[in-house]
Amino acid sequence: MKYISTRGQVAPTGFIDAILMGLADDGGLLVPEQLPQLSEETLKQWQQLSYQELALEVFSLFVNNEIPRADLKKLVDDSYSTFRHEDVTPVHQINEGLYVLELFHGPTFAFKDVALQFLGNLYSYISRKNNSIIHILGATSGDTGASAIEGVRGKEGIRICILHPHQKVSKVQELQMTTVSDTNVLNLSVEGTFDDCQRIIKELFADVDFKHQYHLRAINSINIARILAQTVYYFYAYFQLANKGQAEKISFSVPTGNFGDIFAGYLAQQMGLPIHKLILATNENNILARFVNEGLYQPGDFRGTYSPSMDIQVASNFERYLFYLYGGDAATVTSLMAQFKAEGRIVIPEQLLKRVQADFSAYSVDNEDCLNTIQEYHEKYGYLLDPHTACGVAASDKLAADGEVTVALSTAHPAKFDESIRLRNISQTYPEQIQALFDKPQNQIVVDGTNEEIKKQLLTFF
Ligand SMILES: Cc1ncc(COP(=O)(O)O)c(C=O)c1O
Ligand SMILES: N[C@@H](CCOP(=O)(O)O)C(=O)O
Repeated sequence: MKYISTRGQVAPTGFIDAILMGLADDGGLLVPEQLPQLSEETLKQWQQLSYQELALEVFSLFVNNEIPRADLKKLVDDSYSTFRHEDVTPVHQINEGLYVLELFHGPTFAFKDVALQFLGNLYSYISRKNNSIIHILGATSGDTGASAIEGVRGKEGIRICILHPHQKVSKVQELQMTTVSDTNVLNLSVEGTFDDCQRIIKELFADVDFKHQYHLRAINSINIARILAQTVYYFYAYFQLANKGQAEKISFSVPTGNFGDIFAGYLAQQMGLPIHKLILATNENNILARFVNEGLYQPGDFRGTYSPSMDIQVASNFERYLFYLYGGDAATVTSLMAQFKAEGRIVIPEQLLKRVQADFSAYSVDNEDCLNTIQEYHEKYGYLLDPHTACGVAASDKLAADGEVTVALSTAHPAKFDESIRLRNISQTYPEQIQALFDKPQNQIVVDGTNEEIKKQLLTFF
């Protein structure tokens, strides 16, 4: 298995080099050259595996023997030993047609831990084996940052710098990132939005000399390892339902911002997992829902919402999907991305829009609807949804047909977004790990967010 760039200007590369490259050196994103095709028999064999066993099988397909199986198994086992639930990502039934896939049982109470516990350990493994320096640069709307920091804090040979939008993350997210006292962690709080943070890091990664000189590595879903690790729970959730006798027409509803999580589901489907529908749920920052419904990809005005981690206009992984949509035609993807940079929009032709609408259904959930959904499910089922999960559930309520079963991805624990939940007079008790954060001192540097200023901070830190 080799990895190629969506822009076609990078020689096919192996797994570890792909992880280290992060953003492709031609400015594109890496994807597997070919997707493994799983037979019905393989899927049947996988159905009884534990989460860790399944993750080992899935990763083995992509790692191409670059990591001995015993080492890979240890990486997997170590990564998921930090989760509080023995199933790692359990499914919880809400009603006849709706299950919630709880992805928040990791150390930072968000789905990012599933991939970032693994990626943190993988970086540490590569650093030890190759005696190489790992300097991580990441952007976050709140969850990736906390989770990435947790994945590498205190690890020898690794330093991490995370950019988050100043005062646009929840209090708990801010505390999770900024109360970490390990000296290998730097938090920069950028005057701007998540899109600004993501643009800055992509521009710095695209400066290939700078990237190589300072050994810059990615932990965002820019890094293909993130996406691959996130495919595992689609399989696992599907198998959990199949084991309950529920194997017909299973759809997934995915709260979406940077398009990484739902893209992982798309890859699982392309590999042979018989997912019925992929429902793409956005908040009021709805560029992706508009794209699926109208064929126009164009940022709107930034909206601060109750689901701040999805307050994203420019969805990084959209480029990966375009690559598949255009049948792997890197030249077309390159010119579409150039057009997006110049004109701020991409329009796709009618026949491709049909294909997009066969791949996804999409719904944009407004602020009121998000809170109504939290309240309704709390009152009716005694289940507290976080606002991101609520977007996924609201979209599923809107788009799933009678008789279909939907698995809504629960991407964060509600305690991370108490500000939003309290608006409906719902009170919750924080898990003790979160409560403890409020007594700790914070460390962060507020920056105005020019590339030059960020570079200066990085040079001092790395
Ligand atoms: C809690 C939560 N839900 C959903 C999302 C959206 O996921 P993605 O960016 O992979 O589309 C994010 C951010 O990534 C998030 O932090
Ligand atoms: N919502 C994310 C945004 C970054 O997404 P990623 O999947 O590319 O890391 C966050 O919480 O930071």
